[in-house]
Amino acid sequence: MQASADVNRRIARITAHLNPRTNNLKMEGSSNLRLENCRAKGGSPGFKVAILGAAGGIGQPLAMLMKMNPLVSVLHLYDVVNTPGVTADISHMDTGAVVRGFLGQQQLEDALTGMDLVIIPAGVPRKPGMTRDDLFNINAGIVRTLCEGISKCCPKAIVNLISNPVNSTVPIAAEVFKKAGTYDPRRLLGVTMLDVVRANTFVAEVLGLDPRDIDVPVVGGHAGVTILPLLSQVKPPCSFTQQETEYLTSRIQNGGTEVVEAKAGAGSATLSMAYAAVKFADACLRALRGDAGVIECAFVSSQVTELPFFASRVRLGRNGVEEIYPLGPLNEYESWLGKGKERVGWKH
Ligand SMILES: NC(=O)c1ccc[n+]([C@@H]2O[C@H](COP(=O)([O-])OP(=O)(O)OC[C@H]3O[C@@H](n4cnc5c(N)ncnc54)[C@H](O)[C@@H]3O)[C@@H](O)[C@H]2O)c1
Ligand SMILES: O=C(O)C[C@H](O)C(=O)O
Repeated sequence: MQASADVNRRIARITAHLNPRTNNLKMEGSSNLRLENCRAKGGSPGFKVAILGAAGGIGQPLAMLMKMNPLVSVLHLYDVVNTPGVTADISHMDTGAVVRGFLGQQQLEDALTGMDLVIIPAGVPRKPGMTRDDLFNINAGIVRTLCEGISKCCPKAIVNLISNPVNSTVPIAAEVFKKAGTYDPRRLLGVTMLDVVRANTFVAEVLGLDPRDIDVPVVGGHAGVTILPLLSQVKPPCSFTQQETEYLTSRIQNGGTEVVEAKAGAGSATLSMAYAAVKFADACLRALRGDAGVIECAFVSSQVTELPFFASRVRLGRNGVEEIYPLGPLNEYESWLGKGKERVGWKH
């Protein structure tokens, strides 16, 4: 008993002067031993990643998967609610990244300072009957505030923007960065990886193959008919009947709505989105590390078409987007889709 009281007194002396905002390690029946008094040196070498909206439906599994990523040394979890609980929970995982939580706008700058990659799944999701555009008013304001913070605290960070409507939030983020004088189009990427993930899955089902062996480029945007899967360019090369092509195109374009309706008011895709976001973030981190040949689809500032932003295959490097690939040869059906189904009829 006496020995334990001595230990408690010593720990109380050590901790008395410390910053109350830093992490505590709670010890049963005693005062706190703070993290900076432990022998830990602050994690493995790697990249510093912030997730904004980390307590949400996407944010939580995304945080868990990023904590498992060996390229991440520091993981900052920011939200306007519930980050203490999510951070405490995730920080117990025995992987290399050091996890810190940040709650509310007064901690946004601390969350962002020094980050290499910022992933943004903050914002409201759809309910049945809504389009992604219906989210615009709320999510545009959220994205604007977060991007103002990025401009101020980590203007060189690569930004992975998930919040919908991606077709509009990415241009909004660009305007915020331009206004702040920090815009670098190579560093702003709208995340359309879920369209690719879905396309790989559905194509594999039709062909009876393993989805991990399939690569479908999906270009255009991230809403309904703007999602253009290029089934003529699937790797490995394969062919589809017209019926298969129409089924796959429709299923890929409506994958988000399929999940929204199945969740019946409880939100939109979260788990598959977290998986897709981590797949994309991992590609960005490998490119930041200097790996060659990292190629993914993303919604970026573009001159591939007359549209200022467009999703296509891009090569990632140390500065973000290093090269944007042309669309390649489209077949008749894909050209028709690209012109907008309403304007030109498809002949069967
Ligand atoms: N790009 C894609 O492919 C894709 C896929 C799925 C969902 N989404 C979009 O991602 C967004 C998030 O979806 P979700 O299911 O995680 O929603 P959610 O409501 O479960 O979580 C959103 C989180 O954002 C937080 N948030 C709200 N305002 C904030 C602010 N100002 N700063 C920081 N955090 C804030 C909320 O507190 C919440 O924790 C939605 O807009 C959704 O449409 C995009
Ligand atoms: O469909 C949604 O609203 C969410 C997301 O954009 C998706 O594609 O699942």
